[in-house]
Amino acid sequence: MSPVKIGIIGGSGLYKMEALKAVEEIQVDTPFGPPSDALIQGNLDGTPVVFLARHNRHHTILPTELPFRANIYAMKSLGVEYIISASAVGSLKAAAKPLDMVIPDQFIDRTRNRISTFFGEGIVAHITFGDPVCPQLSQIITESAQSLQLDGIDVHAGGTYVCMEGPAFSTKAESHLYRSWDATIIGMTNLQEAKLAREAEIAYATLALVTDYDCWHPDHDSVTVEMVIGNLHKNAENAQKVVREAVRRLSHNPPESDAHNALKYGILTPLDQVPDATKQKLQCILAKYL
Ligand SMILES: CSC[C@H]1O[C@H](OP(=O)(O)O)[C@H](O)[C@@H]1O
Ligand SMILES: Nc1ncnc2[nH]cnc12
Repeated sequence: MSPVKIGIIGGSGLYKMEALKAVEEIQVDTPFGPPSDALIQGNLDGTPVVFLARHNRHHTILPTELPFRANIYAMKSLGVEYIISASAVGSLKAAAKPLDMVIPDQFIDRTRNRISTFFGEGIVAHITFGDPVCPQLSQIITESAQSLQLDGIDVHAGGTYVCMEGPAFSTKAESHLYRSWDATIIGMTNLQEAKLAREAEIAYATLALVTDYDCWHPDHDSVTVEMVIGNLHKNAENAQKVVREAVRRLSHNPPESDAHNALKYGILTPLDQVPDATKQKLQCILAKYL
């Protein structure tokens, strides 16, 4: 099998890709501990991909507890160059209604104390993050979603994803605050993934699937797990269709992405000053520069 270049991270509701063939479960060990679950390697309509259930296939891991570094490192170690993330989100705009899809192009970080870098321990690096997702991969996802013309579902290209700590949902004051910031959607997981993927020189983009109007909307009840779950099943079906189409397009025409050279000017520490143990630990991320 040729090296896997496309990774899929499935969020709440998307615990497996039904169409994945010839699957092999890979238990990857990383210097950052085990990933959320075994990585499922297989092929989607002939294209090799690797799938990971973000919260574990049994949904056992809180957003705060997610092993973000292990998840991205594991993908990198399998040769992944593009990650498509599928995520459940609340909507902060009337126009993005439940079951709609949003392909965000910005993030606001409202998490606390989450580790969102591979660096430290003798190596300093700073990546550019002004455009936190890969525009080319986002465009492929957007066009894939649009091409399916799913009944009653609007596809919103661009938008700002607020990443909150959770697990409790927002207060109304917070929800209104994020709306005053012109944010589009809210979730609990994608910001750290996007940063770490960039550090690992993996192009990353998100397909966000709206489950609720959070708690700001005067005509809708505040978000509950019951409400989210009510829409998750439909969203998971739609997400699989979009991801499948995106993988097809990506495999025919894998785009150049700035993310693939994100560390070119990012590492400040002369590599001969980096402790061997750190070089060893980050081997699969630094390999091209060592
Ligand atoms: C089940 S509602 C809250 C939960 O769903 C989203 O997860 P994911 O991004 O993995 O789909 C949200 O970020 C929260 O973690
Ligand atoms: N309203 C919401 N807030 C945060 N994460 C969510 N995931 C789904 N709906 C959400």
